[in-house]
Amino acid sequence: MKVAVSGGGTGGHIYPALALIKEMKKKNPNAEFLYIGTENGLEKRIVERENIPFKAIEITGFKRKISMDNVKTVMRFLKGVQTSKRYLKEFKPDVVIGTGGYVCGPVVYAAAKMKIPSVIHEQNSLPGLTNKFLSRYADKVAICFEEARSYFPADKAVMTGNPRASEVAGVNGEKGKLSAGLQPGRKSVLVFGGSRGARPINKAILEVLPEIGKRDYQLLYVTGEVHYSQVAEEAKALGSPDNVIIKPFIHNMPEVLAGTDLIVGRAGATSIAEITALGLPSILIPSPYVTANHQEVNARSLSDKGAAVLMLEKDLNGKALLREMDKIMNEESILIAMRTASSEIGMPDAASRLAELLEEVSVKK
Ligand SMILES: CC(=O)N[C@H]1[C@@H](OP(=O)(O)OP(=O)(O)OC[C@H]2O[C@@H](n3ccc(=O)[nH]c3=O)[C@H](O)[C@@H]2O)O[C@H](CO)[C@@H](O)[C@@H]1O
Repeated sequence: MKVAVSGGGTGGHIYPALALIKEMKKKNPNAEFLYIGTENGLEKRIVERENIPFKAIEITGFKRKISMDNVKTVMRFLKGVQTSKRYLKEFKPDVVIGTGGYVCGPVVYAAAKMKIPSVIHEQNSLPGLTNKFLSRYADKVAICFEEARSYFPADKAVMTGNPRASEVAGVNGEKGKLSAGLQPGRKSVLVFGGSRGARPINKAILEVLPEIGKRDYQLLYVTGEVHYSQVAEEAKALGSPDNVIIKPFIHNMPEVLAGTDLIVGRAGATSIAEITALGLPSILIPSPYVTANHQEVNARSLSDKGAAVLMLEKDLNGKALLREMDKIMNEESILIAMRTASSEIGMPDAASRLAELLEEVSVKK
């Protein structure tokens, strides 16, 4: 089986693609993969670390306002379709999957035009522009939230969940703790603002850093690559406490998540799939800067069921965040209730569901 995969821009689109590849390789060690992404998204670096063949196309996203940039984007799209066709003609995949981000626009469109079976994977509760457009051409649309179903043709939407959920399920957390420099056997909170970090969350933590130093629990504070040096400097000036470890990015997130008792973060869909697959409690601060405020809808699907505490960015400050963290970390009954609610939402078998859908689609056409 040969599979061409495309998805990029941010980790939330890339890690599900990698988790799917891992699952398919496990089932069929002879399967071959080609990843098509952009040179400048996070995908190039992350995918190449995994030794998966990678080819790049040049593409940018649409601006919602009318502008000359959109004319350039259309030109790049058409050029991207031509380049994708060339890559697909050389690689001859049995099926193509797009996992979101604007890079998969030309790739999946080219596949459809070449009559190669194709699937798109929508991680979010509210779909992005690219996937809405592609759903007209792809054979199936894999979804992770029931809320997303109504945005796609009824005969194409299939609930699979997010394959990244399968990658974290059942992983050894103590190893993750040690790898991040955390003490084994001590409760820990992991703070991270999605794959790129979030300035408002970083700011809130810095506001209460010395206070956190007085807590029994420990904190792994992941700032995002671009924010790291600034945060590290400010933390140093505050006298960074011993129970706080600051990192720019975590590359072995499944292990680190598995060793965590509470997550504080954005409400990106892939993070949510991981958190619920592990049955972890969370405090979610949705990014208000995303299409149609989809992170808040993602977050509410957890907070409505008692699996997460929802904190809007407008209400975020260090004191309020620390109060919520303390409430959950200091009260075992709250931790247990949130864990149970979270694991009820999790879909740890998502990777095999999506892999099966790809096999079905590739055979049918
Ligand atoms: C600003 C923006 O457009 N965000 C979108 C993007 O978010 P973003 O890329 O931040 O997505 P998610 O939070 O869903 O996923 C982040 C992924 O990166 C991993 N990770 C994160 C930090 C780290 O240090 N190491 C690491 O490996 C996480 O474990 C997870 O697998 O894609 C998501 C999935 O479509 C959307 O829901 C988000 O709204």
